[in-house]
Amino acid sequence: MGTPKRLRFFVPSAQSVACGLFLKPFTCKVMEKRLRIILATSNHGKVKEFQSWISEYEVVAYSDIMPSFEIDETGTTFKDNALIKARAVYEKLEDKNDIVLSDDSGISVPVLGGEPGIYSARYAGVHANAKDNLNKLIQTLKDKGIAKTPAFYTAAIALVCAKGEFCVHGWMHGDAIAEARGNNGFGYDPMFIPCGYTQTLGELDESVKKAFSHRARALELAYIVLKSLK
Ligand SMILES: O=c1nc[nH]c2c1ncn2[C@H]1C[C@H](O)[C@@H](COP(=O)(O)OP(=O)(O)OP(=O)(O)O)O1
Ligand SMILES: [Mg+2]
Repeated sequence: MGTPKRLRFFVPSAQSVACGLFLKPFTCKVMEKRLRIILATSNHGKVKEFQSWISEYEVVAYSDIMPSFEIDETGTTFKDNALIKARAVYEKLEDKNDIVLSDDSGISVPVLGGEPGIYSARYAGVHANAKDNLNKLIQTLKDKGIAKTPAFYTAAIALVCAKGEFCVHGWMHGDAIAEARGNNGFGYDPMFIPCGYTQTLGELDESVKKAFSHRARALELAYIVLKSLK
């Protein structure tokens, strides 16, 4: 065994101590300013998913920093509506260094001509709630004698910030069934069975959605954009 290496202790010189002290407040100042993501959504199910999935950034629902307001989703695509929502909230931001993230999403059933699609949130009427929409889609399938049929979710995530506007998409394929099973997730989840499973998203553990839902897939792409904004 060779002679033990002399342990060299770093004795800080006066300059490095001063420099360290000087940098410290500056460094921790820089450390403090984590990028903040403002969610341009009033959907609590989405807020819950985004806040539990995004860990590198501070994630705040826009209604926590300003009075919530009606945003008319007049677009003809998920992308249009996502950008409409993100722009509307970004315009009202005090701190333009924040990044606004919105999500426009929905379920599409090809046998119904792609319904409800971008109208998923108001499928049962402009004042419909999630339960009304779910029950209407179940009833529509029942009226056509359909127990199970292919369907897919689409999520368009828009990012609007000082450096520009971005939009990414994610999809999740599976089957819509003419009944509701389970209470996990939100919206149409109790009637949606993802490919490769026999249970609905209402019955499956929420980690399944985190692994490969339309929103999770779109978020993976949104991360690439967010990293480029740092
Ligand atoms: O993972 C999902 N699991 C189940 N249902 C889902 C999902 N993702 C979207 N959906 C349904 C809910 C709503 O009926 C519509 C979204 O409509 P969409 O306009 O994007 O959201 P929203 O009006 O509920 O809130 P907001 O516009 O403030 O984001 O599709
Ligand atoms: Mg909406």
